Amino acid sequence: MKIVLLDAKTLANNPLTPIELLGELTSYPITDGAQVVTRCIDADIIITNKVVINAETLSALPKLKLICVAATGTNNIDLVAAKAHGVAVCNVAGYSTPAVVQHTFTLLGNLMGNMHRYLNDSSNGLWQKSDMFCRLDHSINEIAHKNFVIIGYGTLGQAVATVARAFGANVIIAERPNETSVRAGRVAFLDAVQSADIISIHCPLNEQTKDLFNAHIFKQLKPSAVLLNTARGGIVNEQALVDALKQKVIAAAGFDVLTVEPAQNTNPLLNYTGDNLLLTPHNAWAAQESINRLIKCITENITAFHRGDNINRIV
Ligand SMILES: NC(=O)C1=CN([C@@H]2O[C@H](COP(=O)(O)OP(=O)(O)OC[C@H]3O[C@@H](n4cnc5c(N)ncnc54)[C@H](O)[C@@H]3O)[C@@H](O)[C@H]2O)C=CC1
Ligand SMILES: O=C(O)C(=O)CO
Repeated sequence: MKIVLLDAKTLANNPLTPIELLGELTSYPITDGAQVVTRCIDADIIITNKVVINAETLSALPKLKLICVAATGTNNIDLVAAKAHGVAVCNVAGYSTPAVVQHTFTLLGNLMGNMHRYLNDSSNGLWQKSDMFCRLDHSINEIAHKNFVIIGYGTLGQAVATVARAFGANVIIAERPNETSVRAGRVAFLDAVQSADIISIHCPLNEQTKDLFNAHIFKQLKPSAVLLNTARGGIVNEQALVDALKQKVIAAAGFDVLTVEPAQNTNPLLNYTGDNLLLTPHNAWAAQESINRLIKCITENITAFHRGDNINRIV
């Protein structure tokens, strides 16, 4: 069984021994789109974290049987084309939940407490200039009693909701946008976001969620709203977000993801200089514990596929 790992660097140089034991593993640190076909021409299995596998690539790889995505999100794979070519696709579900929850609340805690502004002020020597014991230059707000809206109530959405409830927030689960019927326990998308003090996005990027948060939706939000996106770039229109942050249409945002990654110099969020945006480089998932679980789960997925079992199968 020939296995090609296209972006081993995303596994942070961790030992791949369990995967090596499964077959003949060829591992590349990084692969660009133009190299995929040459590198995978003999592969039975491709492992990719973020390398794009599109329809054209799939039609050039007749031997390919399985794409094992080394991540939860599968938006880098043309799933329709994979199905048409009879190529199975699996992902890794739930491996990074504790890390993403921790990251989400780290972003949120910083924004609600204006921690980043206070840290900056302390570094710049403002505390020594104070005539009282503390500094109160920036507002500090609690998560407790805030309307905390979850977009995408799967593994991460549910785990974030649990912690939000522990903080005393009023958790509201948004129904999918454009749904005419609202499931029990959920609130229609527009009603949910209009009532939100905090919105945390945990849905996949797909045709329904692309540009879900756009200029029109930003206008519906409270001016005090805080938007968190640890899911995928592309769910939020980046120019619309910058306009909303600049014009104080919303209060603040904490993002771990961009529409194009790695980040490009032209990205509107990178060029935004306001301090009501916190941006991390898509590493919410990347705790060492997550990486250990990721490698274990990739191994289990491939073993199961070999046995004919469908675990974590998307296609
Ligand atoms: N920043 C990071 O490091 C990480 C980001 N992610 C992202 O988070 C996403 C969610 O991960 P999980 O919760 O583990 O996945 P999941 O599959 O357990 O949950 C996704 C949820 O979104 C819902 N959903 C699907 N389409 C929707 C739509 N149009 N509108 C609203 N909800 C919709 C699904 O029904 C499901 O409940 C992944 O797809 C991935 O893009 C995941 C792990 C790490
Ligand atoms: O698991 C995911 O979907 C991530 O974005 C991290 O690679």
